[in-house]
Amino acid sequence: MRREDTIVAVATGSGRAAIAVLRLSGPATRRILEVLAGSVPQPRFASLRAIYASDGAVLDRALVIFFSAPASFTGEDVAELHLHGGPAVIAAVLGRLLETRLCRLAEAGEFSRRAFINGKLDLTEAEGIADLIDAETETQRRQAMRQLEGALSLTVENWRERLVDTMALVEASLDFSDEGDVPEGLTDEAVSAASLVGKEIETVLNDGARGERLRDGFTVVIAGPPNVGKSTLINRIAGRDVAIVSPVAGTTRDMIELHCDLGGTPVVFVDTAGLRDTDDPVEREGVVRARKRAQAADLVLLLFDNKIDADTDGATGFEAVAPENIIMVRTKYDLQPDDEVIEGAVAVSAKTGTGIDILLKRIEQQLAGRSDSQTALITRERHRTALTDAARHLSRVSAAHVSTSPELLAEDIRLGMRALGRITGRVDVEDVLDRLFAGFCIGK
Ligand SMILES: Nc1nc2c(c(=O)[nH]1)N(C=O)[C@@H](CNc1ccc(C(=O)N[C@@H](CCC(=O)O)C(=O)O)cc1)CN2
Ligand SMILES: Nc1nc2c(ncn2[C@@H]2O[C@H](COP(=O)(O)OP(=O)(O)OP(=O)(O)O)[C@@H](O)[C@H]2O)c(=O)[nH]1
Ligand SMILES: [Mg+2]
Repeated sequence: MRREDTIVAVATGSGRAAIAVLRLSGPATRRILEVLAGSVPQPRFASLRAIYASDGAVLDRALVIFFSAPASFTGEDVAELHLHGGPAVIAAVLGRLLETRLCRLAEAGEFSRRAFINGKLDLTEAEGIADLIDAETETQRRQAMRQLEGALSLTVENWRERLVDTMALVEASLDFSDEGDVPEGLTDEAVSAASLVGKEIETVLNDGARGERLRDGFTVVIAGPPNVGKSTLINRIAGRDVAIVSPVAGTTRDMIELHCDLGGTPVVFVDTAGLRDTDDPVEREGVVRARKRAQAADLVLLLFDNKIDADTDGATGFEAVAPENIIMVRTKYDLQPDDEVIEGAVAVSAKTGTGIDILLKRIEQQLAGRSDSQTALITRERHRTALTDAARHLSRVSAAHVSTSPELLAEDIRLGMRALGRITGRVDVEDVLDRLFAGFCIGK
């Protein structure tokens, strides 16, 4: 990475708004402010400045804030130009900035990457920022905020420090053993301290993947035979036309996703192709995908529009889905309101709206049991992989034959520490940086 570069990006959203913020970071920031805004404002105070074109014309009258290194988000000199939010204003000022050749456009995540490199954030805190920006529900926001405040990194640091202390004990006994006199007590103490850390890691790992689930959202697949009203139901839940509805069986082929907030729980509803045997190759592919998606879902809404459906082919292909993850939904209830509804099923009419609230409540309750609206420490696969590694090395510690091989004991503890260090970015950083920061939005 070219760290001497000064970077610029639009930090605010893409829709039209009253104000748009351009953010600059890097060594040329002061020079750029002198050129565009006349001089460098007093650090950390908002000043109203004209922003000048090369011919001296005023491009905008903006609030300018300067942050002097290292007291800034990135740790470098940073400036913010709070412009009027019109697209032509943004384009003109951005054009002017690039024209000076003193800066270039930032890459995705480059501001946060610099903050990490300059020690302003560790990796889990950077991930917390990314998740906070992506958070769509209150529970997701809470989890991201906890991460940003260091919930995981403090826990991991505590484990790592305890292992460092343990290493000191092991090293001491290695020294003693050179002198042909191993004090048993020291290594016993080391083994039990390291195993205790291992056990604590295992407890954190044993969270039912709650954190990842909450971050990604729960998938609720709407499945069932053709024409039962799957697409009509997703439209009703969305409150708008997201899927095509028609009286022709086999209308939906591609899956349609709808992101929703059910009482703080993030849910992705998926409308799928009606399940049936068919000669149409496109529809058949749709059916294959629908089954696959349903099998991987957190919850399946299995729709049927009369009793015969429910008793016969409705549930075929769902053997792999645990029964508690299926909600039977009797559709088109407005047509036959006098029908007896099979036990456990929810009766709805997507046309009139009857029963929809009850269905949504039922979904929320089923998922709430799993998300617990309890946020978790592990929010990404990356964390889980590293912690699993650490726990594996530490589980060997307890089994190690202390008296015969204190060197192996030391090695297992060292590997455990190393795995923990990967989480915060203390070690093995380069390989994760590109992947991690590429997932950020431009301007972050
Ligand atoms: N206008 C604006 N709002 C924003 C941000 C921003 O960059 N600009 N943020 C961007 O993410 C968030 C706030 N995060 C920030 C984090 C650190 C510093 C900062 O200047 N840190 C210095 C000084 C700390 C202090 O004085 O307490 C430092 O860490 O040394 C600024 C913003 C959300 N709101
Ligand atoms: N009366 C009534 N008609 C409905 C209801 N829901 C759906 N329909 C009708 O049933 C037909 C099929 O609806 P869709 O939503 O397209 O059914 P689908 O399950 O998505 O069908 P495929 O995509 O072909 O699998 C349409 O003509 C809808 O207007 C309902 O609650 N009441
Ligand atoms: Mg459909």
